[in-house]
Amino acid sequence: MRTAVTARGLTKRYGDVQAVGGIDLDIHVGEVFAILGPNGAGKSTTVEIMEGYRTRDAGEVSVLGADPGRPTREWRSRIGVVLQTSNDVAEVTVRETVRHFAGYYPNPKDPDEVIELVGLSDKAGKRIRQLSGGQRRRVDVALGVIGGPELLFLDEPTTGFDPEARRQFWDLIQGLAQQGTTIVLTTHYLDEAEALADRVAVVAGGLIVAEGEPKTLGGRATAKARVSWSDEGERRTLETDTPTRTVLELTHRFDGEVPELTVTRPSLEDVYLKLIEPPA
Ligand SMILES: Nc1ncnc2c1ncn2[C@@H]1O[C@H](COP(=O)(O)OP(=O)(O)OP(=O)(O)O)[C@@H](O)[C@H]1O
Repeated sequence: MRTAVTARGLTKRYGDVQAVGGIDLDIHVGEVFAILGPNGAGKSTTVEIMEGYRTRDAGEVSVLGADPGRPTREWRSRIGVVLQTSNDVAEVTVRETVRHFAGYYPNPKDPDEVIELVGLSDKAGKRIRQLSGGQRRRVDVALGVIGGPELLFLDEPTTGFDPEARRQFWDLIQGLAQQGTTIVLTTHYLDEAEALADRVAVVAGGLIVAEGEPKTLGGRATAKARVSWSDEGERRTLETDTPTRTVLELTHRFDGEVPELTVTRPSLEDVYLKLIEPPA
């Protein structure tokens, strides 16, 4: 499997703060890789080092076969970046902005197609100042993909989106991934990671504390199931490896319908919250 990003022992300190404490990562070509973690965990620092926007103190990093510590123009043109902060070219229109940015790349995509892709065709003639927060964020995404990047970094891309816009954005990302773009995503939305990512890494205190597919992370798939029901107005809960048998027994006990029955396994959020708990 070819790798788009490799990091070994990646380290960064700001004064007394160890922001990144020795991170190892392999991100494969064509995958959607999500980096999760609480505020201050070191996600942005890690990603900005990969993007060539921050220097590292120690460790080895290779991004599309080159050291991002020594970025070249040609290398930059193969990477798309959507940062946390929104651009503020407020007085120009969406179309003008996207066309302008297309001019920075050797083989840009068609600006009107990209505007269509991010769902802004009906706003193409509007000044950016006139757009809502979520619409501006779509402009950021358009600018991130206009160069036709092989590797796209998205830093909290859907913050401020309404639920419908978030779903549309997920479709957009899935479409780019299907076309072969490698995507590195940081997000605080666990449903977003679950919907989009092939693999996730959970970062806490500058270290990776877990890595894997969303559905198996932290032993999720093999965790005990929680069977819960109502018994004479009181909520009962049982953790079990054999939920089917438990439900069958309950069915007999209640002679049919079990009141308010639910059977659940730990959600990605349950597992995530456990993983980032500080040691006791
Ligand atoms: N330029 C800087 N100077 C000093 N300290 C910094 C700087 N940038 C980040 N830090 C510190 O490094 C640590 C990691 O920050 P980073 O921005 O990488 O976290 P993050 O996981 O991206 O957080 P968030 O989810 O809030 O974006 C934090 O303690 C932060 O205060």
